[in-house]
Amino acid sequence: MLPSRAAERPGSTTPQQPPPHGGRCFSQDRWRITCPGCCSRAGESSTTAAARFRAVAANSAPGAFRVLVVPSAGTPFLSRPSDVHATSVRCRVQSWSEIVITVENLTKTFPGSTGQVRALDGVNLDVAAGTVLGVVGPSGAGKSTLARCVALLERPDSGAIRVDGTDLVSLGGPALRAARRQIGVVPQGDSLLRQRTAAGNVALPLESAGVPGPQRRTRVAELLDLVGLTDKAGSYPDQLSGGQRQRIAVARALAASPSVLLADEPTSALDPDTTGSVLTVLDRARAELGVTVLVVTHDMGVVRKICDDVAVLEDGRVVEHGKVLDLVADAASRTAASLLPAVDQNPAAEGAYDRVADVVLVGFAAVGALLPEATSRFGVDLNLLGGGLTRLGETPVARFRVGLNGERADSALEWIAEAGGAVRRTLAGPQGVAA
Ligand SMILES: Nc1ncnc2c1ncn2[C@@H]1O[C@H](COP(=O)(O)OP(=O)(O)OP(=O)(O)O)[C@@H](O)[C@H]1O
Repeated sequence: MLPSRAAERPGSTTPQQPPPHGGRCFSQDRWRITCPGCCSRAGESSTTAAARFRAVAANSAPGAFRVLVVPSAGTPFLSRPSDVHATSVRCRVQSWSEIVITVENLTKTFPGSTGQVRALDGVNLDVAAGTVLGVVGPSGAGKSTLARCVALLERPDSGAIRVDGTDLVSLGGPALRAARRQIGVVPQGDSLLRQRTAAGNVALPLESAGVPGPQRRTRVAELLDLVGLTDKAGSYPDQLSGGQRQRIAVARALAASPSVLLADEPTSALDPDTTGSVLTVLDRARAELGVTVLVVTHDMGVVRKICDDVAVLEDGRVVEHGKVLDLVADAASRTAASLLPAVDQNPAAEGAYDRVADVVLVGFAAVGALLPEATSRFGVDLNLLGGGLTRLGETPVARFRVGLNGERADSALEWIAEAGGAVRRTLAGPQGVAA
């Protein structure tokens, strides 16, 4: 149960860093540290608990507290970080407490027709618990090789891969087989056994692990329910659509209750509707089972819909890595360029303003009254010249090109930046207002 606001110390300032979670839930120094499992009330679903937390956060005084939702072993997550972020600019998930996958200085070369191909060239990556990381990049960048190395389906030439704190590279034999059970893999392409039913495919890893029949059947039923294909239990792969086959492949990868799920191009060759159903299943795996998901994809739509973090690979190197919602505010980010609404150039219209800037607004700021408030506070004439609103996961994100006239135009842009917007570029007038 969450402590009441009265338990928070009046007058103290919100610290920049949350206190450590330490496996329990509490309020301290205006941080509310909460696990979804233990903080829901008796009989309350996680969805209802999420709504209650959000309502409390939205109704609190500005700066009163922040919420950190942390993963709690064996319990479903309360909400996605973006849910909390979207509800209130005052209520932001700052970080996740556990790193599940650590990749350190990973290298991998393959023999090629004209010499060695360096598929991975010193890759470093951390993946936090309960997040979905999208690995993107051009063809041949090393995305699949990275995923295969993380599952130790491919041995790297050098470097370390730690999953749940265990260095996989140093393991062999039974220890490696046990560690691999922590990692579910959805391979690229069609990977189901044709002669087995959907249920039979999902049961395969459980049979290999020697799980007795009754438990196996219960688990298979749970997984088919998770992927929404209970009615297809007795169907053979040839009787399923491409998207249904992929959802069965996800269920099979989750059978042994892994902490990590790797999916290599799970939506390639699927139409947009079918893609959506597969992404929903990956999202449910994270939200309801607390699985950390690494998804290799060409499709920025996958990043847009389900990824918390993104890593961009190029020539075997990570050239960009971070939280999607942070990267969109970065003018130099190639992820931002792919995900934000485009702005058409219109020199004639822009020429009529003292200042022209691109403003990126995330969460509540994107749908709230930030820009109108800037207008009235600073007595400026502020007009939208282009851009628009989009959604990244559940979070609304806006990118607007704005034109401002008035003596206090620069102050208005600075205030927008301080109030939660990222003023990416001042396109006319003095340069350099940025957040
Ligand atoms: N088994 C292999 N033998 C030889 N070369 C390989 C092998 N696997 C990958 N490569 C090479 O390593 C590089 C990276 O390949 P990888 O499949 O990881 O890239 P990718 O980013 O996943 O590409 P795509 O998006 O096209 O699937 C490529 O140049 C590829 O040709």
